[in-house]
Amino acid sequence: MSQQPHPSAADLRPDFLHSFLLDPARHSPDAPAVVESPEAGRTTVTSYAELRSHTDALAGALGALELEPGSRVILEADTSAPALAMLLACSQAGLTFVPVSPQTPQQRLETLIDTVRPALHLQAANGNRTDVPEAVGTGRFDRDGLTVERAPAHRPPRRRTPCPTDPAYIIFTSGTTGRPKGVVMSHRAVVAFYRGMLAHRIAGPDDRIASTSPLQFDFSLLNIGLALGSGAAVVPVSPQLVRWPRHLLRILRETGATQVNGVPSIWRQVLRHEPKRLAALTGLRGVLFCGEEFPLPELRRLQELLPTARIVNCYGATESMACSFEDVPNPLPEEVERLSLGTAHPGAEILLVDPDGRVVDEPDVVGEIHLRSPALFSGYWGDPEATRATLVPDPLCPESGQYVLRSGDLALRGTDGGYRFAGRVDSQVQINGNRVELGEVERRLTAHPGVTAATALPLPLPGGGTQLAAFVTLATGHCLDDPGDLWTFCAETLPPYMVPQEIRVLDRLPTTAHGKVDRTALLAEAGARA
Ligand SMILES: Nc1ncnc2c1ncn2[C@@H]1O[C@H](COS(=O)(=O)NC(=O)C[C@H](N)c2cccc(Br)c2)[C@@H](O)[C@H]1O
Repeated sequence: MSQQPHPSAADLRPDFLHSFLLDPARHSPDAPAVVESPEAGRTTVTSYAELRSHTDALAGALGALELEPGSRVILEADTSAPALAMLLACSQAGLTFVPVSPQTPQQRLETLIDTVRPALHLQAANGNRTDVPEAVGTGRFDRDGLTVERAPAHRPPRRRTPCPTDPAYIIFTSGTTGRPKGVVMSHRAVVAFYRGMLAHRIAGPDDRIASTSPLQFDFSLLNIGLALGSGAAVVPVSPQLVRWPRHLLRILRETGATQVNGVPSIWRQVLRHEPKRLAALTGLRGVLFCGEEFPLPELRRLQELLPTARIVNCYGATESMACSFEDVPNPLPEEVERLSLGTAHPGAEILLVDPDGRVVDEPDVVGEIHLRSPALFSGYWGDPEATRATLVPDPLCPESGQYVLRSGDLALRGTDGGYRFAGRVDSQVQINGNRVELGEVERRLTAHPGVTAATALPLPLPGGGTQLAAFVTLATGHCLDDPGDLWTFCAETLPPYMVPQEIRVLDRLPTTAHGKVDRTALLAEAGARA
């Protein structure tokens, strides 16, 4: 009797993004892959089989342009079924996609085009981008296919066979310092990350996962991989609608979303204005957040409203997509002050390294997170110097030629073995000669019963020197009789130089395009120039 071949032919296929994500289509062609509800009462479902046929048709149209494998394609769109098919089609056609949001300012788009020199700029059929530089081909796509408006310049294609080490995509980070950097992620790295993430069994085939991040933020690519890799459905939520609680909750209700993935700030307005409508979404059984720390008062409030939901804290940087997934105990015990990041996903390892380059082994000692992983980025596009500063020799065995990701994040390992985020290396600021960990000031402020979120910042003073300032949002119906209360509250536990000299109450904290607290905007708000 012939032995069944182990493993199956599908398992032996090379690890490309499109083959990994469309595999479930083989087992469940009729299952929903994308569920969209752009407006009230209208819900569109795209099955795996339809997604695969859209992808094949678009890949055929791209193939007809005879672009050299590895050519870059700017993909300007919000997450949608056509955009997902276009992204998979680029992968299938051996092209590297560069996702950008339709809200990207023209100047930034041109900088990005100048950097990656794309062959093609593609946008949704209803996209508003008009003046794309002449050197770049242009086109539009929708459910029915691709329309090329300006053919890409013909370059004699060098014979290149697509390999899993080729760049699948390039994501530009806002970059806390200076010029945005293009993070190059290979097919092999992305698929390795997806495998590590799926080992946590966060979703299953009957899940519908709401993705609330812009396509240009790799969090959206995590959501696509989590959904399609689990045979579940993606529920795209436009970044324009996320900020309106009633729109967000309507979409979740009408699509039957079972899980919502997003940065912590997407919950702020919902918790403040629509707690009852949120609690009524009894189908919601999962929340995954990443990108920054979730202020604990808000997290506790979310848990009160969704007492049975599984809440996952996902930590990581774009340079490895992410690296850890840890369930948050629901309810979160009162005494907890720092959330656990857990440990790296299967197949990866977090190391803590002290300023002298030694690996920290003892618990409760802070070190800089260095990540060993098969999901590391290939480098920053056209920036070997920044790459060398981030992909550094393995501190455990520099001779091995192995590189690890130097994250810029500080953490300590708890006695339970889980890592605790302890701020950024660059968030250790000097305030008049004293070293201040901004996260510690923020944690004290959010421990005040009336405060829901807080951000602390070094404020440059006009006459020179630096002042510690803090910006807080208050719980609904809570007003501070006297901001001095907060000052006194901080002074009870923090040394004088860590008590913010200035505390401002805001209705809402400004956020970046990715939904993170926008510190630059806060500095401007405080009238100081960064
Ligand atoms: N869960 C946390 N607790 C605390 N601090 C976090 C967490 N997740 C991040 N961060 C911070 O954000 C930095 C990174 O920023 S980033 O490069 O823009 N990428 C991101 O934020 C998103 C990140 N790529 C990501 C995370 C999860 C899934 C996917 Br898919 C992508 C990290 O270095 C951390 O400083």
